[in-house]
Amino acid sequence: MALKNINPTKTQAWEKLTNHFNDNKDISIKDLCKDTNRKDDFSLELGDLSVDFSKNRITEETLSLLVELAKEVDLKDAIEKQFSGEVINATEGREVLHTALRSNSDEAVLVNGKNIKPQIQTALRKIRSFSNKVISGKWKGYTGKSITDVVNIGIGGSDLGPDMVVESLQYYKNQLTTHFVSNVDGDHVSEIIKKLNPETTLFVIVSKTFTTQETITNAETLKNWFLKSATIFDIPKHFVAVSTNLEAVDSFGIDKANVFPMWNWVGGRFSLWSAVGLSISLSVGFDNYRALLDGAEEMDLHFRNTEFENNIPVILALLSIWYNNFYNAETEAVLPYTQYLKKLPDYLQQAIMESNGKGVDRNGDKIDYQTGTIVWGSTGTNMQHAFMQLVHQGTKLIPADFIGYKESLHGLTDHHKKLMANFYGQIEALAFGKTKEEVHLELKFSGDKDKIAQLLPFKVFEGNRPSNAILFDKLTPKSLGKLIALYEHKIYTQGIIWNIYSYDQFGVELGKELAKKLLNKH
Ligand SMILES: O=P(O)(O)OC[C@H]1O[C@](O)(CO)[C@@H](O)[C@@H]1O
Repeated sequence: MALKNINPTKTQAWEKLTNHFNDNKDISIKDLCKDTNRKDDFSLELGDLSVDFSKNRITEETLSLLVELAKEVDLKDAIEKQFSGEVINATEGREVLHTALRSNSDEAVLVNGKNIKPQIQTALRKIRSFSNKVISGKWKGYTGKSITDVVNIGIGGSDLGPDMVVESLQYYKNQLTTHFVSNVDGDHVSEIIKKLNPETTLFVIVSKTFTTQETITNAETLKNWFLKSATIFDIPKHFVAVSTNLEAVDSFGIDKANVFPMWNWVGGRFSLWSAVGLSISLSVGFDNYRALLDGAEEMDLHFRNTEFENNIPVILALLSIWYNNFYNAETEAVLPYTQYLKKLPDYLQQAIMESNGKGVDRNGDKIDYQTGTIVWGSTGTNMQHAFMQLVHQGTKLIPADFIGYKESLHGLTDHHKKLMANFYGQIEALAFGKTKEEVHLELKFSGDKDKIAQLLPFKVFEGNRPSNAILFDKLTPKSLGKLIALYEHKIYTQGIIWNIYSYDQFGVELGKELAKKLLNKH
């Protein structure tokens, strides 16, 4: 059965939310936070994760109306349809089953009447055995040497996910050096080639379709470079592929035994949980890779089974809709307070903007309300010295997710204390600002009255800028899996409420076609 087709703006909840918004336009986060129970009332926990969303322009009533909206569009039904393998990606005629990839349960998930769980297990065993061989040095290159470098060749979902996770889990990395080539710009591949030795490099070509121009161009360039020192008979020792297109993989010259499966029921930007994550497993070992999947599964179970009032991805999705559709906030910032997550904003840009950047509804009609948010961000504290001026005092409303960790990985407690003081300091500054009176009091001590009057307006912080504090105990493969899955489910929840299809991406096609035409002309 297809997903329901309900225009959110025609629901009763939307009307109530509009009235509620008009009645509460002047709501102040500072005033709301005077309630000493607010933090408890507006926080949720899931094991090592806590989400404090008390510093938002919401009351209990806002929340219950937003939840009413989720119920009225029958989000529950949509969640069940996704998990149970219905064809919810209707425009491409596909199931959407990245959740099955990380499931440890015996529950069968049927695609065309066939349980897909056994093939997932087979693929995982293949990833494990291959990773173990490469990491242990048993897998030898064409001159008998062990592998030292892994090059992931892919783009979009076949690059951003693995690249972000490998970067984020650097602390858990083994001796292999992992590189990512994505851009068709030859400078990218050239700089990577400089670092490689053909005798000890493993190339992982990741392309669901195996037709993507950038990936195939980079793969051919790397193969030609490899063949300057080796022969075609050496290719099986150095090239493996992850793809659904077995024919194209074969004609590239890759041994059948070296092909890892991909499936049509996994979308590119949700594919790091499949063999697309092979370079993650190679980089941090299979056990850590499995832990990443387990963390995601914990979030899946929470998302599927928890009532909306206490459902973390649902609440974050609803808050985002509140600002996007009622406050007209166009962008959202993602601000991880760990250098390890520096690639998270880039990854989320594809996940969120390729999914929810849609202008027609599930009926095919042009939409007259706002959908996908613009996502951007960077790591704290660096960004405090870059773009945060605009977030604090600019003219735009930019809801922000602060992501932090209670414990530092390297045990540099002095650094961590300072880092987290900044984390909370920023949240507080955004929410509560600094009043004229406070500034005045501060300047009073400088003694110069003219100077006080002159500087006052520039030093005032209006505050009332919303943010969420997403806090984990520690950055581990498991907690990272949980965080990524949290955003995945937030994306789907928003897509359902906006009545769009989140799992296709026709918008990237036109430019590709035109580039091809132009290429053929010259
Ligand atoms: O894995 P493939 O088929 O090379 O596609 C790469 C990427 O291209 C897109 O289709 C469009 O950018 C993404 O959705 C996908 O992740």
